[in-house]
Order: sequence, then C-alpha cells, then structure tokens
Amino acid sequence: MSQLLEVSGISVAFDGFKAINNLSFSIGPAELRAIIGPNGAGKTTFMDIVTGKTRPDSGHVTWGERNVSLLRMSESRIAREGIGRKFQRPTVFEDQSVLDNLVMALRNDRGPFSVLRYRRSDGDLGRVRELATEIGLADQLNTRAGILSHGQKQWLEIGMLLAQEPRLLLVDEPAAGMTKAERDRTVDLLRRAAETRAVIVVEHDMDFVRKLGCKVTVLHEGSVLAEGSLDHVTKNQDVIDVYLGR
Ligand SMILES: Nc1ncnc2c1ncn2[C@@H]1O[C@H](COP(=O)(O)OP(=O)(O)OP(=O)(O)O)[C@@H](O)[C@H]1O
Repeated sequence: MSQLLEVSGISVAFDGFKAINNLSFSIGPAELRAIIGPNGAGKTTFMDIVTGKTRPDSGHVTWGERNVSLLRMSESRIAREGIGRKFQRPTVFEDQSVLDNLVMALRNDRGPFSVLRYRRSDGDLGRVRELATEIGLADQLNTRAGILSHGQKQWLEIGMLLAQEPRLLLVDEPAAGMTKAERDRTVDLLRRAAETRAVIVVEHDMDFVRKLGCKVTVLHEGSVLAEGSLDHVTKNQDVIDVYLGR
C-alpha cells in the first residue's frame, strides 16, 4: 500500500460559501505532515471531513489497504478504524491520576460491555507505563491530571489517543500555550509517534513546524496552495502573499 489516507477532489459549502474547494491530499502509513495556512483556509473543516463530523458535497476519502470509503462511516466507526483526533484544548479527566486517565483510554477499546467487567490487569499496567514513558510522564503516574502543566495535559491526551493505537493521528495546534521546552518535547513526541503511524499536525507556529522537519501542506481558500519541504513552500510567492507576508 502506498497511501494510508487518500482525499480526492473534496468540496463542501456552508450557505453557498466553499470552505473546501476541490481539495486533494494523501498521507502514507508512517508519515508526519504539517498543515499550515491562514485563518479560514479550511484546516479544521478538512479534519472534520476526515473524522466524519462534516460530510463533503463531493469527492472521495479512502482509507487503508482496502481503500474503503470513509464517507459512509459514522464518526465512531471512523475512530474505530484507527483515526484519532486531538483538539486544541486538552480534555483529560482532571480529578483522576495520570495512570487512571491512561487506563481509561485503554479500556475505551474494549467494546460496550467491557467497562462493566473491566479489571485492571498487569498487561494494562505495563502498557500504561510504556505510554507514560513515551509522553514523558513516567514520574507523574500518580499525579492528579488537574495539577499538570498545560503542556503535560496535552501530552497526557496524546497518550490517551496513542493508547487506542490509531493508524492516523490528527493534532490541532499542539504548540499553542506551551513553553519553549514543552514545544521541543512535543516535537520529539510527535516525530516518534510518526515512526509507526501517520500524524497530521495543524499548526500556525512556524518555528514549531520547522522543528517537525516534515513535508508541509499549505491550505488557502479550501485548496492546497503549495506542498513540499518548509523551505520549498516558504519560498513560494503565493504562500508569502497569502500567509507569511501578512
Ligand atoms: N459550520 C459552518 N458554517 C458556516 N461556515 C463555516 C462552518 N465551518 C467553517 N465555516 C467557514 O469555512 C471557512 C473555513 O473554516 P475553518 O475553520 O475550516 O478554517 P481554519 O483553516 O481551520 O481556520 P483557523 O486557522 O482560524 O482555525 C471559514 O470561512 C469558516 O468561517
């Protein structure tokens, strides 16, 4: 298989306004990609379409080895197919410990009645420790999530998504509100996560995007304006005119 997700020729209009306009995009199974673009370019709407929250008026979105269409699937089915989404604001269970948040995320996996029967197993604890190490919170397992820093909460939520072993992770503006040290650790975390899965990062912070060191897709008015390395797209005059030069 060459691509994990293939989006071709999608368009969606809200009250006649084309938020997404004949957009095509694809990402491989172990690839990190940054999406940038001015406010209103369609970045959120694009993620809404991939996750099934918004249905495009036209176009195709195909997924996985069997090229199944995501357009007929519900949001929850798409999540079960292995597409995880991290919104900008962290949504962890503040009164629970880091450990319990990660255990709950593992539990999410197990079907509708499993929560009732659930017992924490040694295997789960092993996996939770692995996840906590991956997100840099191994020493905070018993800390209440509510007292973590903003960056640590973001990592915890990424860990909760990783617990479900997504094949594609969509991450919305992770750098916002983070300290420089937290941003650097987030870059490492996302780069590592993308060694074994596809990761799409929507971000305005160009320094952060540069550190991600990945291919960049620039959206503008619902279409791809430019694509390539950050150096390549930042030299593009159209990109300078609509985004960087403002
Ligand atoms: N449900 C909706 N109804 C009407 N218009 C919408 C809706 N959702 C998005 N839009 C419009 O579609 C365009 C694209 O919005 P979108 O939020 O996808 O852009 P964005 O690139 O994520 O912007 P930002 O960087 O500000 O988050 C905007 O003009 C927005 O106002």
